[in-house]
Amino acid sequence: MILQAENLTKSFGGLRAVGGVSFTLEAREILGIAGPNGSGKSTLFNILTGIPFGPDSGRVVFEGNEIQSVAPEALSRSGIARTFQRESIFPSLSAVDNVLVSVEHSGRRGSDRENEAAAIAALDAVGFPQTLHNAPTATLPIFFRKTLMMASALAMSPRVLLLDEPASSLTPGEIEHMKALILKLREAGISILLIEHVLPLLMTVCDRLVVLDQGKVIAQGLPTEVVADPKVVEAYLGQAAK
Ligand SMILES: Nc1ncnc2c1ncn2[C@@H]1O[C@H](COP(=O)(O)OP(=O)(O)OP(=O)(O)O)[C@@H](O)[C@H]1O
Repeated sequence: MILQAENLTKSFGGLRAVGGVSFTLEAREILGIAGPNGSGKSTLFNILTGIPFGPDSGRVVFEGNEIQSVAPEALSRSGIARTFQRESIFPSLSAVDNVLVSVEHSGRRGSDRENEAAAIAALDAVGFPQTLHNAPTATLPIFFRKTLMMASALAMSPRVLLLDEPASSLTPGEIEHMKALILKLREAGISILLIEHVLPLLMTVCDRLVVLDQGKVIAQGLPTEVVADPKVVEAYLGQAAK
Protein backbone atom coordinates (compact mmCIF):
# COMPACT_ATOMS: atom_id res chain seq x y z
CA MET A 1 0.00 0.00 0.00
CA ILE A 2 1.41 3.39 -0.99
CA LEU A 3 -1.37 5.74 0.17
CA GLN A 4 -4.06 5.40 2.79
CA ALA A 5 -6.88 7.82 3.57
CA GLU A 6 -8.57 7.33 6.93
CA ASN A 7 -11.86 8.91 7.87
CA LEU A 8 -11.23 12.20 6.05
CA THR A 9 -13.70 15.03 6.52
CA LYS A 10 -14.10 18.53 5.10
CA SER A 11 -17.02 20.90 5.63
CA PHE A 12 -17.82 24.27 4.10
CA GLY A 13 -20.04 25.99 6.64
CA GLY A 14 -22.90 23.57 7.19
CA LEU A 15 -22.13 21.50 4.09
CA ARG A 16 -20.20 18.29 4.71
CA ALA A 17 -18.46 17.96 1.33
CA VAL A 18 -16.37 14.97 2.47
CA GLY A 19 -17.88 13.02 5.35
CA GLY A 20 -15.57 10.31 6.65
CA VAL A 21 -13.90 8.88 3.55
CA SER A 22 -11.42 5.99 3.83
CA PHE A 23 -9.63 4.05 1.08
CA THR A 24 -6.24 2.59 0.20
CA LEU A 25 -4.16 2.88 -2.95
CA GLU A 26 -1.77 0.04 -3.72
CA ALA A 27 1.57 0.58 -5.45
CA ARG A 28 1.11 0.81 -9.25
CA GLU A 29 -2.65 0.65 -8.90
CA ILE A 30 -5.10 2.82 -10.83
CA LEU A 31 -7.93 3.60 -8.42
CA GLY A 32 -10.93 5.41 -9.89
CA ILE A 33 -12.92 7.90 -7.83
CA ALA A 34 -16.41 8.13 -9.28
CA GLY A 35 -19.61 9.83 -8.20
CA PRO A 36 -22.23 12.29 -9.40
CA ASN A 37 -21.74 16.07 -9.52
CA GLY A 38 -21.03 17.58 -6.14
CA SER A 39 -20.33 14.21 -4.47
CA GLY A 40 -17.00 15.44 -3.07
CA LYS A 41 -14.44 14.08 -5.56
CA SER A 42 -12.45 17.27 -6.13
CA THR A 43 -12.67 18.20 -2.46
CA LEU A 44 -11.16 14.79 -1.65
CA PHE A 45 -8.22 15.57 -3.98
CA ASN A 46 -7.85 18.99 -2.37
CA ILE A 47 -7.61 17.58 1.13
CA LEU A 48 -5.29 14.75 0.07
CA THR A 49 -2.79 17.20 -1.41
CA GLY A 50 -3.43 20.22 0.82
CA ILE A 51 -4.03 22.26 -2.34
CA PRO A 52 -5.69 24.58 -1.62
CA PHE A 53 -6.74 23.24 1.82
CA GLY A 54 -6.21 20.19 4.05
CA PRO A 55 -8.86 18.07 5.83
CA ASP A 56 -10.78 19.13 8.94
CA SER A 57 -10.02 15.71 10.40
CA GLY A 58 -8.73 12.29 9.44
CA ARG A 59 -5.36 10.89 8.42
CA VAL A 60 -3.49 10.52 5.15
CA VAL A 61 -0.56 8.09 5.20
CA PHE A 62 1.86 8.17 2.26
CA GLU A 63 4.64 5.56 2.19
CA GLY A 64 4.24 5.04 5.92
CA ASN A 65 4.31 8.74 6.91
CA GLU A 66 1.36 10.86 8.03
CA ILE A 67 1.06 13.77 5.62
CA GLN A 68 -2.24 15.48 6.41
CA SER A 69 -0.42 18.39 8.04
CA VAL A 70 2.52 18.64 5.63
CA ALA A 71 2.65 21.92 3.67
CA PRO A 72 1.61 21.46 0.01
CA GLU A 73 5.00 22.48 -1.46
CA ALA A 74 6.81 19.96 0.74
CA LEU A 75 4.21 17.34 -0.11
CA SER A 76 4.58 17.70 -3.87
CA ARG A 77 8.36 17.51 -3.47
CA SER A 78 7.92 14.32 -1.47
CA GLY A 79 6.23 12.46 -4.31
CA ILE A 80 2.53 13.33 -4.69
CA ALA A 81 1.43 15.48 -7.61
CA ARG A 82 -1.97 16.39 -8.97
CA THR A 83 -3.73 17.89 -11.96
CA PHE A 84 -6.86 20.03 -11.79
CA GLN A 85 -10.30 19.75 -13.30
CA ARG A 86 -9.86 23.10 -15.04
CA GLU A 87 -6.52 23.40 -16.77
CA SER A 88 -4.26 25.35 -14.50
CA ILE A 89 -1.54 26.53 -16.84
CA PHE A 90 0.25 29.85 -17.17
CA PRO A 91 -1.27 31.11 -20.45
CA SER A 92 1.42 33.70 -21.14
CA LEU A 93 4.22 31.12 -20.93
CA SER A 94 5.27 28.59 -23.56
CA ALA A 95 4.72 24.87 -22.89
CA VAL A 96 8.38 24.34 -21.97
CA ASP A 97 8.35 27.33 -19.61
CA ASN A 98 5.15 26.04 -17.95
CA VAL A 99 6.83 22.74 -17.15
CA LEU A 100 10.04 24.53 -16.11
CA VAL A 101 8.07 26.21 -13.32
CA SER A 102 7.36 22.72 -11.93
CA VAL A 103 10.93 21.52 -12.43
CA GLU A 104 12.19 24.53 -10.51
CA HIS A 105 9.79 23.75 -7.64
CA SER A 106 10.50 20.03 -7.64
CA GLY A 107 13.41 20.20 -5.25
CA ARG A 108 15.65 18.76 -7.99
CA ARG A 109 16.74 22.04 -9.49
CA GLY A 110 19.91 21.77 -11.57
CA SER A 111 21.61 24.00 -14.13
CA ASP A 112 19.40 25.86 -16.64
CA ARG A 113 20.32 23.28 -19.25
CA GLU A 114 19.45 20.36 -16.94
CA ASN A 115 16.16 21.96 -15.96
CA GLU A 116 15.18 22.48 -19.57
CA ALA A 117 16.12 18.87 -20.40
CA ALA A 118 13.91 17.69 -17.50
CA ALA A 119 11.01 19.83 -18.77
CA ILE A 120 11.38 18.45 -22.28
CA ALA A 121 11.57 14.88 -20.93
CA ALA A 122 8.27 15.43 -19.07
CA LEU A 123 6.63 16.81 -22.23
CA ASP A 124 7.94 13.83 -24.22
CA ALA A 125 6.61 11.44 -21.57
CA VAL A 126 3.04 12.66 -22.22
CA GLY A 127 3.51 12.76 -26.00
CA PHE A 128 3.28 16.56 -26.20
CA PRO A 129 4.28 17.50 -29.78
CA GLN A 130 7.71 19.11 -30.15
CA THR A 131 6.28 21.57 -32.66
CA LEU A 132 4.21 23.09 -29.82
CA HIS A 133 6.97 23.27 -27.19
CA ASN A 134 7.46 27.00 -27.66
CA ALA A 135 3.94 27.92 -28.77
CA PRO A 136 1.88 30.25 -26.57
CA THR A 137 -0.21 27.95 -24.38
CA ALA A 138 -3.28 30.22 -24.23
CA THR A 139 -4.35 29.06 -27.69
CA LEU A 140 -3.59 25.36 -27.31
CA PRO A 141 -6.46 22.93 -27.97
CA ILE A 142 -7.87 21.44 -24.76
CA PHE A 143 -6.23 18.02 -25.25
CA PHE A 144 -2.79 19.63 -25.27
CA ARG A 145 -3.62 21.87 -22.31
CA LYS A 146 -4.54 18.72 -20.37
CA THR A 147 -1.41 16.83 -21.38
CA LEU A 148 0.68 19.91 -20.57
CA MET A 149 -0.80 19.95 -17.07
CA MET A 150 0.11 16.25 -16.76
CA ALA A 151 3.68 17.01 -17.91
CA SER A 152 3.94 19.70 -15.21
CA ALA A 153 2.80 17.17 -12.61
CA LEU A 154 5.26 14.55 -13.92
CA ALA A 155 8.10 17.06 -13.69
CA MET A 156 7.73 16.74 -9.92
CA SER A 157 8.73 13.03 -10.30
CA PRO A 158 5.65 11.80 -8.42
CA ARG A 159 5.17 8.26 -7.17
CA VAL A 160 1.46 9.01 -6.70
CA LEU A 161 -0.37 11.05 -9.32
CA LEU A 162 -3.89 12.42 -8.81
CA LEU A 163 -5.71 13.14 -12.07
CA ASP A 164 -8.89 15.24 -11.83
CA GLU A 165 -11.12 14.57 -14.85
CA PRO A 166 -8.35 14.23 -17.43
CA ALA A 167 -10.86 13.15 -20.09
CA SER A 168 -13.58 15.76 -19.64
CA SER A 169 -14.39 17.78 -22.78
CA LEU A 170 -12.24 15.51 -24.97
CA THR A 171 -13.35 13.83 -28.20
CA PRO A 172 -13.68 10.01 -28.25
CA GLY A 173 -10.36 9.75 -30.14
CA GLU A 174 -8.61 12.00 -27.61
CA ILE A 175 -10.07 9.95 -24.74
CA GLU A 176 -8.42 6.86 -26.26
CA HIS A 177 -5.07 8.71 -26.27
CA MET A 178 -5.63 9.80 -22.67
CA LYS A 179 -6.41 6.21 -21.64
CA ALA A 180 -3.21 4.96 -23.28
CA LEU A 181 -1.23 7.70 -21.55
CA ILE A 182 -2.65 6.86 -18.12
CA LEU A 183 -1.78 3.19 -18.62
CA LYS A 184 1.73 4.16 -19.76
CA LEU A 185 2.27 6.22 -16.61
CA ARG A 186 1.31 3.22 -14.50
CA GLU A 187 3.73 1.07 -16.51
CA ALA A 188 6.40 3.63 -15.57
CA GLY A 189 5.70 2.75 -11.92
CA ILE A 190 3.34 5.58 -10.90
CA SER A 191 0.32 4.82 -8.70
CA ILE A 192 -2.73 6.74 -9.87
CA LEU A 193 -5.93 8.14 -8.37
CA LEU A 194 -8.29 9.03 -11.18
CA ILE A 195 -11.42 11.15 -10.90
CA GLU A 196 -13.82 10.85 -13.79
CA HIS A 197 -17.52 11.34 -14.27
CA VAL A 198 -17.70 9.00 -17.16
CA LEU A 199 -18.03 5.47 -15.83
CA PRO A 200 -17.13 3.67 -19.08
CA LEU A 201 -13.69 5.35 -19.06
CA LEU A 202 -13.10 4.36 -15.45
CA MET A 203 -14.20 0.81 -16.23
CA THR A 204 -11.52 0.35 -18.86
CA VAL A 205 -8.49 1.77 -17.02
CA CYS A 206 -9.11 1.27 -13.31
CA ASP A 207 -8.20 -1.75 -11.19
CA ARG A 208 -10.75 -0.73 -8.55
CA LEU A 209 -13.35 1.99 -8.08
CA VAL A 210 -14.46 4.02 -5.09
CA VAL A 211 -17.85 5.69 -5.57
CA LEU A 212 -18.79 8.77 -3.58
CA ASP A 213 -22.24 10.22 -3.07
CA GLN A 214 -22.87 13.25 -0.88
CA GLY A 215 -19.35 13.06 0.54
CA LYS A 216 -19.50 9.40 1.55
CA VAL A 217 -18.20 6.17 0.03
CA ILE A 218 -21.26 4.25 -1.14
CA ALA A 219 -19.39 1.42 -2.89
CA GLN A 220 -15.88 0.24 -3.61
CA GLY A 221 -14.34 -2.76 -5.33
CA LEU A 222 -13.87 -4.20 -8.79
CA PRO A 223 -15.31 -1.91 -11.49
CA THR A 224 -17.74 -4.53 -12.84
CA GLU A 225 -19.11 -5.18 -9.34
CA VAL A 226 -19.33 -1.53 -8.39
CA VAL A 227 -21.29 -0.38 -11.44
CA ALA A 228 -23.83 -3.14 -10.84
CA ASP A 229 -24.33 -2.04 -7.22
CA PRO A 230 -27.90 -0.75 -6.81
CA LYS A 231 -26.68 2.17 -4.62
CA VAL A 232 -24.39 3.31 -7.44
CA VAL A 233 -27.09 2.95 -10.09
CA GLU A 234 -29.45 4.93 -7.85
CA ALA A 235 -26.90 7.72 -7.25
CA TYR A 236 -26.23 8.14 -10.97
CA LEU A 237 -29.89 7.78 -11.98
CA GLY A 238 -30.90 10.22 -9.26
CA GLN A 239 -28.52 12.71 -10.79
CA ALA A 240 -29.81 12.07 -14.32
CA ALA A 241 -33.37 12.72 -13.13
CA LYS A 242 -32.48 16.17 -11.72
N1 LIG B 1 -14.40 25.96 -1.76
C1 LIG B 1 -15.67 25.60 -1.54
N2 LIG B 1 -16.51 26.37 -0.79
C2 LIG B 1 -17.78 25.99 -0.57
N3 LIG B 1 -18.35 24.85 -1.03
C3 LIG B 1 -17.57 24.04 -1.78
C4 LIG B 1 -16.20 24.37 -2.07
N4 LIG B 1 -15.68 23.37 -2.83
C5 LIG B 1 -16.68 22.47 -3.01
N5 LIG B 1 -17.80 22.87 -2.38
C6 LIG B 1 -19.06 22.13 -2.31
O1 LIG B 1 -18.74 20.83 -1.81
C7 LIG B 1 -19.53 19.84 -2.50
C8 LIG B 1 -18.60 18.85 -3.17
O2 LIG B 1 -17.98 19.53 -4.27
P1 LIG B 1 -16.85 18.84 -5.15
O3 LIG B 1 -16.40 19.88 -6.14
O4 LIG B 1 -15.85 18.23 -4.28
O5 LIG B 1 -17.67 17.71 -5.88
P2 LIG B 1 -17.29 16.88 -7.17
O6 LIG B 1 -17.74 15.50 -6.92
O7 LIG B 1 -15.85 17.09 -7.52
O8 LIG B 1 -18.21 17.57 -8.25
P3 LIG B 1 -18.02 17.70 -9.84
O9 LIG B 1 -18.13 16.32 -10.36
O10 LIG B 1 -19.18 18.55 -10.23
O11 LIG B 1 -16.71 18.32 -10.07
C9 LIG B 1 -20.42 20.59 -3.47
O12 LIG B 1 -21.67 20.78 -2.84
C10 LIG B 1 -19.70 21.91 -3.68
O13 LIG B 1 -20.59 22.93 -3.98
